[in-house]
Amino acid sequence: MSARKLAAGNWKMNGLTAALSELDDLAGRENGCDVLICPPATLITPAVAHAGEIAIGGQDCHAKESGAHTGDISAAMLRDAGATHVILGHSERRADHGETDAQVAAKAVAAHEAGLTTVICVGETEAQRDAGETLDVIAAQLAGSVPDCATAANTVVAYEPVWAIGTGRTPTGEQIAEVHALMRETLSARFGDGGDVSLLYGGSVKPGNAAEIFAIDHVNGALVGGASLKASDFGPIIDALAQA
Ligand SMILES: O=C(CO)COP(=O)(O)O
Repeated sequence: MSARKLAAGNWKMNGLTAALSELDDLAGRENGCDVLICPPATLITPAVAHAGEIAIGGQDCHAKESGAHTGDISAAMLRDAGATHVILGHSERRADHGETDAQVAAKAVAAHEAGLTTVICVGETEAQRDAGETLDVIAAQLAGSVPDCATAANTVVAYEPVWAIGTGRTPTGEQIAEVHALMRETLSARFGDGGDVSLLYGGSVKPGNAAEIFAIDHVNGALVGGASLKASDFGPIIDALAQA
């Protein structure tokens, strides 16, 4: 087995019902790679009806299966709504909700138990990069956020430098290659088949830079925010991955 190519879209807190037409416009684009869209939770079930071969995922889940946790959503609920994947540990959740590596790992265990594939996010802040701490930060986040039950079949890891998200700034090819090589090496050492976990890059991926990013070693796809909202942007990114 080798790592599967995945073009994943994270709609974040964007999208009302009318946005589902973008999924119709993506139909048939998924030749040669997997495609995932993670809309807001309110759109998961209707999105499945528009998705065709495109997988639908959530953007977070609670570590518990049910209970007194107002406003939260469990992995079983996501699965029941039609999701097959869930993004966990996105830097916006780490920053806005104080999520720790241990909480992300606990959520991932719950997600795997519910039959979901996890997309676990790691990434350094600009201050950490400037301090030369990037590789240590990524190694620590991988060690703490990826649970022991992770396999290439149930886990995807996304490298998203915090300073590249929504800023139009991207790391150099060498910087992405360095982090992806570390992630591949670390996962291979820890898991038997970890060498086959799909590794995504995320942060200001656009149609104009996608092909260049997908040519980098150990980059198996992208986790795309803003440019996943419109089929006219995300479609060319999927095409670039299929051709990479
Ligand atoms: O956070 C991201 C995806 O999860 C990246 O967002 P942008 O593509 O908007 O920079």
